[in-house]
Amino acid sequence: MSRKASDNVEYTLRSLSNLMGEKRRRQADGSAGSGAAAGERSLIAAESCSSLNSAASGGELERAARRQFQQDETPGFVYVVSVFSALGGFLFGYDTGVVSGALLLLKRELNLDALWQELLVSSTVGAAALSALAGGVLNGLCGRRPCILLASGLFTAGSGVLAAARDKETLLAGRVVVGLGIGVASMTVPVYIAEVAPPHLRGRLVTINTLFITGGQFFASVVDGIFSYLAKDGWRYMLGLSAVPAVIQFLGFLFLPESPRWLIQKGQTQRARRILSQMRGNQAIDEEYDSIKNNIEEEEKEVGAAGPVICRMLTYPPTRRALIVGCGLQMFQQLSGINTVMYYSATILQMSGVEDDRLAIWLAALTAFINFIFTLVGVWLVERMGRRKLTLGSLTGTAVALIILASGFLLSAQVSPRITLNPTDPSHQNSTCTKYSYCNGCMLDPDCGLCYKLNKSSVVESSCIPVDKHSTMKAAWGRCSNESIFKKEDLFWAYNFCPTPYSWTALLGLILYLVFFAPGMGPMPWTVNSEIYPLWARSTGNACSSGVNWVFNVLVSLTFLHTAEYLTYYGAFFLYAGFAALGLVFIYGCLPETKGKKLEEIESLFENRLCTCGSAGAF
Ligand SMILES: O[C@H]1[C@H](O)[C@@H](O)[C@H](O)[C@@H](O)[C@H]1O
Repeated sequence: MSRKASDNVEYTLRSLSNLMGEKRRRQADGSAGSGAAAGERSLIAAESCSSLNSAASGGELERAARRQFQQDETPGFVYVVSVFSALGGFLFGYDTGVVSGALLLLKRELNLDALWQELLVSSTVGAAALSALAGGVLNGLCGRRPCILLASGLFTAGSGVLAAARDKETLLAGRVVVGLGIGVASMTVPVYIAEVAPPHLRGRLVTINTLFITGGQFFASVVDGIFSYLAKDGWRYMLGLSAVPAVIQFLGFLFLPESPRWLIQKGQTQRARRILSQMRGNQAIDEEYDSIKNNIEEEEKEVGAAGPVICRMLTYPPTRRALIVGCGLQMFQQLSGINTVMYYSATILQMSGVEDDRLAIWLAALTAFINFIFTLVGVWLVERMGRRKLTLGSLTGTAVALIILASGFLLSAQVSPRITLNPTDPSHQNSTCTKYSYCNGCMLDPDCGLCYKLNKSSVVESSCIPVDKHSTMKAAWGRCSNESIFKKEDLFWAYNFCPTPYSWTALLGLILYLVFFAPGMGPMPWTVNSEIYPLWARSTGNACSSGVNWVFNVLVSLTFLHTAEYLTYYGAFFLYAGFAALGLVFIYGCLPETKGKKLEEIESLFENRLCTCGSAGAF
């Protein structure tokens, strides 16, 4: 490096170092001092290393020093606060995921019919939809911290009730209480994290919440796997275990602070300043504090403070557009069929040749694991690619994967094996099953399954038989009604699928789906919603969009089996692919890039007409 270049570098580093010292001096709060000193120490270390590195250019060194400077500025406290809040995401994932395994045991022990099983699953999601909507008012009035405390209290109470339940009515009550907790947590946690995070880390930290959701779903499936071996009372552990993270979160939040932005809005400026400087360590907070405060005052002048927030949001064009984008993202997330793919994964994997019965539960764990790992990729990508490119890339891949998945089902339906045997029911009961001539009709009927043999890879001696009422793993009568015998005799039982040579296409589609969906379409709707509304509209905006997410979650999961019955499985997945394609057009036109922007700057991205908002992004 020439002498002049190295002088320049040294000068830059020194001025950065001075700047940090100056900022620290200006900072009234003493607690930030130690972090600043550490920051300065490492910067000076970076300085001496840098001047020794003669190969590197001045620009690179300057960037490295800035990076170092930035890293030192974010104290660990922000991460601690984010992880404690994201426990809410973990509980959301755990409690929505654990129920499928618990039901397998519950339906035998408490003799639950299909209606009660359906009630225990959808009551939670329905309650979540209602409480997410109500959570907006609570958030605005009481703040983020009391809402997180309330959610963890509800999770604890709900799991206690579930673990101790003696009858199905108590179980239903417990599931509703847990659902109320999920709704409040799902809308509060992303907002809270976005409000405490520094702009350059905001996307990553909020996305960690979705990582915790998928982590919770994965953990739930492992717990389901382990306790499924405990036929008596296994479900009590499955449902009760979520009390542990809930209590941890509750205790943690007794000591963690309120969002500084909410405090400024409520005029509690001294407290807000103290918390903000705790969150920013060695950084001067004056600029951020002033920008939040000015923004609140300007908003009040511009929009006025009268009338319900939702009416003000709808009549003020930038917030109306943000609301449409936020709700649209959440709607398309659910319309792309994530929860039906997760729900149907065990069958898709079985279709592809996995035959062991117990394996079904572990296969669901594998799917949840892929979802979790690829959400981690999203955490890594969000600050590199930005929200817009990541969402667009993810949804494109999701749509292609859905087409592959649907084609797998289509090909399988086209070569659906013929039914060659028509045995008569020994009890002479009338059943629709024996009327089908092809496996495809038999598999779409939830009461029937296919009993068959394999000759090389072709299906022979096949019959469509009613499924056993207590286990979908065997037939109600006939050759496939005793699992240990039919396995010895080389017979196979297919429930919900047809054995065909194209099953691997569906498996490929499933894996590709999760690989593409999890890093973008999974987390981005939550992340983007946490940042696109101005402070006065943030609670209400997130309440509405989370409500939309839960409502479409119920709609899609409840209608999936009927959709599959009317449109067949490939029809259903082609339909979701169609929704994903519509979502792509919507996101391309309407989603602006919010990466690296201060929360206070984001509103301006929605000042132009809706379908031109997207062009504010760099894509
Ligand atoms: O972002 C999450 C995540 O993708 C979950 O896996 C899914 O179950 C939820 O519905 C969704 O909101």
